[in-house]
Amino acid sequence: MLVLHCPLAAGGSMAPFSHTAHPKHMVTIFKVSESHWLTPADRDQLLPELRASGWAEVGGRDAIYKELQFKSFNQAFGFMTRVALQAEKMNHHPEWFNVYNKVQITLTTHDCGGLSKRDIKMAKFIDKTCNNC
Ligand SMILES: C[C@H](O)[C@H](O)[C@H]1CNC2=NC(N)=NC(=O)C2=N1
Repeated sequence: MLVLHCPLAAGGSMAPFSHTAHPKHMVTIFKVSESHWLTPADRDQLLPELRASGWAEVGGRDAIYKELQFKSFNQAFGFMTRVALQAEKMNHHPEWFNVYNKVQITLTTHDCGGLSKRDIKMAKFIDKTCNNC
């Protein structure tokens, strides 16, 4: 499997070595973790769906951005609470700003200095949670 190293982060995560009956035939499998920088091929595959649901790339940053509007502050804050719990679960946190019923969200992976699969996963969770608002 291709090993990709984020420009700013240390190497990839290495799965435990496994070997066949003949120890000399060691097989090393490197797992590309979700916090690794998205390759151009990943982006071609994954970003169109998010663009279609209102996400946009941020100028000057390797990040994606979306503005959400809710019926009330109460609904906006309830949405933020659900996303906050998911962020803690994923250990992946949005950059966001809330004014009354509006929430502005930017997603990027700080450990990697750009977009990773965690951002894609979080964006999909956000779209599902706000019913594609
Ligand atoms: C130490 C802690 O695990 C890291 O700082 C986590 C926390 N939340 C994070 N959130 C985001 N968006 N990017 C990160 O790289 C990140 N890293």
